[in-house]
Amino acid sequence: MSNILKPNDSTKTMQETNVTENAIDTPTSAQNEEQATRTHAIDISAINSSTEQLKLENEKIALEVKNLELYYGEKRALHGINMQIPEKRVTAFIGPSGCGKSTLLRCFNRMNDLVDGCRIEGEVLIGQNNIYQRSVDVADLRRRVGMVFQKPNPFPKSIYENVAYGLRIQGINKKRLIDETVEWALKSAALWDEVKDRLDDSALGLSGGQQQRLVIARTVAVKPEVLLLDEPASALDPLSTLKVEELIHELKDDYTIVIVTHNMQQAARVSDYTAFMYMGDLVEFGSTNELFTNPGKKQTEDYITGRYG
Ligand SMILES: Nc1ncnc2c1ncn2[C@@H]1O[C@H](COP(=O)(O)OP(=O)(O)OP(=O)(O)O)[C@@H](O)[C@H]1O
Repeated sequence: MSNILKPNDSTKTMQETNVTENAIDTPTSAQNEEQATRTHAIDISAINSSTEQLKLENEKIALEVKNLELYYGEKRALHGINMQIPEKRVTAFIGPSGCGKSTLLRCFNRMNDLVDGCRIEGEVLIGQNNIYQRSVDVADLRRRVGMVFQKPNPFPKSIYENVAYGLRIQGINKKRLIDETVEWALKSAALWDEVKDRLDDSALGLSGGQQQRLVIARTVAVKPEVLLLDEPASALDPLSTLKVEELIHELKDDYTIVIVTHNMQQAARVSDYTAFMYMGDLVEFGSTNELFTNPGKKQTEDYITGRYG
């Protein structure tokens, strides 16, 4: 398949990138049918051109999925997934509603264990260890593989105590160490300047975007290896979305990040690798640049050109 569209120069900063959703559904150049069938549903100038050279075989692997099947009762929601998640990169899961993106993400820290009737076959390896082995300490796994959900969920406690929480349940009590970690985590989440003078105020008084960055601070405070983000910006306004996306960009130097997003434009903006899923199958996985500009499968091309989903 030839390149369907070449990315423009994407040396743009994220601020220059249009974050509104309007561009996603309205291909401006789709004035005749021939053009419309070849036009992306997204503005591909947003794709980070640095992903052009990325190859999975050159990456260190943080997490490996082998023959993963997941059933909710009788219903098979994941069909033999095999993939490798590269270390200190951002990997996005895209695909139509119900295709299994969140289900797959939740497999990475065993969140599906909490769902009645859920059964899993296959393996998820971190290093050489299958996280589904009986001997695995699930609380420790969830510290190493942190998760942020769609709706910000701060605890009804102070801003400070939200971030300190994970340290306290690990038995860390030294005030100085907690103070330093709270400051470091809030700085990592690009929230420190906005809250440093009101750390004792309730977290519930923060805006939605600030709450989501607080939850990210709470998650990074315990120094996870992997950050799972399940549509972290979908409940946020465009400015807060931009801040969270910039934060993802900053955090990937230190963390392996996997993000589920409904928003292809967002996947193109923030990720290095993209996985396209459809009805429980992993259809295609590759560098974001390659997947959006030169997809290997017709199903992927149909999805990214807006023909379904
Ligand atoms: N707790 C559950 N019990 C039963 N079925 C579930 C459960 N969670 C998800 N499913 C089903 O599994 C399939 C995959 O759902 P999942 O939420 O992973 O998809 P998704 O791609 O993340 O969707 P969306 O983009 O709408 O969030 C769907 O058919 C869904 O109805």
